[in-house]
Order: sequence, then C-alpha cells, then structure tokens
Amino acid sequence: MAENEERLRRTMMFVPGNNPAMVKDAGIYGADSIMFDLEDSVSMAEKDAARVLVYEALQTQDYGDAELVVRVNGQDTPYYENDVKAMVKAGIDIIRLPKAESPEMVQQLEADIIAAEKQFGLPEGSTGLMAAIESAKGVMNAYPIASASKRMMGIALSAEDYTTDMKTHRYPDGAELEFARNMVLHAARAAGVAAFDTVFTNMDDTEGFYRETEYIHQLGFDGKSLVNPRQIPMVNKVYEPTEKEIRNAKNVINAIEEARLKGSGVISMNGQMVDRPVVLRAQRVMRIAKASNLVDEEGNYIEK
Ligand SMILES: CC(C)(COP(=O)(O)OP(=O)(O)OC[C@H]1O[C@@H](n2cnc3c(N)ncnc32)[C@H](O)[C@@H]1OP(=O)(O)O)[C@@H](O)C(=O)NCCC(=O)NCCSC(=O)C[C@@](O)(CC(=O)O)C(=O)O
Ligand SMILES: [Mg+2]
Repeated sequence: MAENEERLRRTMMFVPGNNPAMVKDAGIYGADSIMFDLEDSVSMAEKDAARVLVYEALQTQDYGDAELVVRVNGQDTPYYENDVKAMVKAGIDIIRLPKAESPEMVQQLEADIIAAEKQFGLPEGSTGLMAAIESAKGVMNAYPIASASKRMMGIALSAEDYTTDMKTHRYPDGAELEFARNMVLHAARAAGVAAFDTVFTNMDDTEGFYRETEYIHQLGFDGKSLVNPRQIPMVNKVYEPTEKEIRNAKNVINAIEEARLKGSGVISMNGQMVDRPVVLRAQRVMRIAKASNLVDEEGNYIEK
C-alpha cells in the first residue's frame, strides 16, 4: 500500500496493441504508466497478432521508468486466458481487468496470474493487477472489487462503457459521472489502492480536458486514463504543485520538526493550525514536487 502512495500515477496512456508504431514509440512521451490495449481498440481479427506484438515489444523495447500495464480481453472472451499467460510470461507489471463487476472476477484473475507465474517459473507476486469499473454493477461493487486481492494496484472508472450501461452519454459538465466518480474514489481510498479517472476522447477540446482534469484532481484521483500523448503534459501541469504550495509544504515540515523537538505534535504557523493531516499533505506535495523536478535535494523550490 505504501508503494501505491509513493509511485506517481498521474498519466496512464492507452496504446492500441495492434499498432506497431505506437507500441514501439510509447515510451518517448513520459507517461507515468503505459497501458497496452488488447481489448476494445483491437478488432477481433487482430487479437492474436496484437498479443504477439505487445509480447515482442516487452522483450525488446526500453520503456524507461514507466510502469507497464496491459488491458487484457474480458473473462467472457476466448482471448482472455492466452492474454494473461502471455503477459505474465512477458513480465508485465500490471494486468488491467476490463468490465470488472464483482470481487470474484478479480479473484479469478489473481488465480490465473498465480498459475501463470508458476508455469513460467516467475517469483510469486511479481505481477500486479488492477480493475476497470465500466457498469452500474461494477460501481455498486466498487469497494469489494478494490479490496478483492492483495495484488490490487488500483481501480479505474471507464466512462464510455459506463454511460452506455446507464443509458446516457457523456456531457460537458460530467454530472452523469458524479456518483460513479465518488464511488470509485471512495472505494479506492477505503481499500488503500490508487484511483484513476476515465478517458477524455475529444482531442480538440483542450479547455474541456483541463476543466475535467482540474475537477478530478480536486476530488483526489491519483490520475487519469489517457488516449493521446498530447494529454500527458496537460495532466502533469494540473497535478504540479505551485511554488506557493511547495514553499508552504516545506515550512510546514520544518515547523512540525521544530515542534517535535519541543515535544509537541501540533503547532500554529502564521495563524494556521498545523497537525498530522496537514503534515501528511505537505509531505505528499514535496514527493510530487521532487518527482516533477521542481525542488532540489533539500526541498528548495528551483526558480525557473
Ligand atoms: C485518438 C487517436 C485516434 C488520435 O489520433 P491522431 O492521429 O489524431 O493523434 P495525434 O495526436 O496526431 O498523434 C501524434 C503522434 O502520437 C502518436 N500517438 C497518438 N496516440 C497515441 C497513443 N495512444 N499511444 C501511442 N502513440 C500515440 C501518433 O502515432 C503520432 O505519432 P507520429 O506519427 O510519430 O507523430 C489516437 O490518439 C489513438 O488511437 N489513441 C488510442 C485510442 C485507444 O486506445 N482507445 C481505446 C481505449 S479507450 C476505451 O476503450 C474506452 C474505455 O474502455 C476506457 C477505459 O476503460 O478507461 C471506456 O469504457 O471508457
Ligand atoms: Mg470500456
């Protein structure tokens, strides 16, 4: 769980698994997580070829520090079993289960991963998993799903399938997603795993993308599933702490350290009470600032 909190997962970019150029170059854009897709962006005719392409790429390409995720086909398809086996064998970090509706589906994936790790002689526990919530049933079961496996890295809302299931579609104000977003986020936090907001599919609506990203950042999501590399710097910009937030976080950490030396767990700073939750938030700001190269080793803001 601590690892989930430490690792930055602001941007998880879908990469269609049947597109050799996109699969090859996916590492150059700086996504925190690269998600190879074997499911809905790949036609039936290309399912086997896409699996082979992604498998080969995982053996030969250097994706740097990015976390590597693959969205396998659903458990009700003839592709699922081969997808899981091939991706575990390839050493993928995380398998994303689409259309998760129950904890049993997650436990089935966990059992299939364990069997594959044994078959290929990999250390048990080397492959993590996550679940995408894409229906009313999935939303109602969000917490049981999020807490179904100790390998669970996070859960994601998938609004395209979800709004279809809800007999609506996506609107600019996002009101149709309010309940699902809150359920997914609360389930993730209660289970101690990461929470990912859904894709935004209108590549030309930059203003709408910023508005949605600012909103989900305010709610508390770790990050967002993306469909295009142009969306990566926009999410990072929203998630980047400001200079004021960084200076304030550093002051909070220094102040509480001074208070601790005096034997106190609470202190007043510029009229503002500073206690444990404030310190935890300040530490998180500093972690993101460090990962975004906004501070030096001592935590001082780097002037641009
Ligand atoms: C949208 C578009 C066609 C736009 O094309 P465009 O050509 O206009 O893009 P450009 O910006 O011009 O590309 C500039 C350069 O970037 C390269 N480039 C672009 N996209 C890249 C990428 N993704 N990965 C690596 N490389 C990429 C491109 O090759 C070019 O490289 P180069 O030629 O070298 O300059 C394209 O992006 C794309 O196909 N996206 C992925 C779509 C996809 O995966 N859909 C399935 C997942 S959603 C789903 O299933 C719903 C869900 O399940 C979701 C959930 O579960 O969360 C639910 O229910 O909600
Ligand atoms: Mg979907």
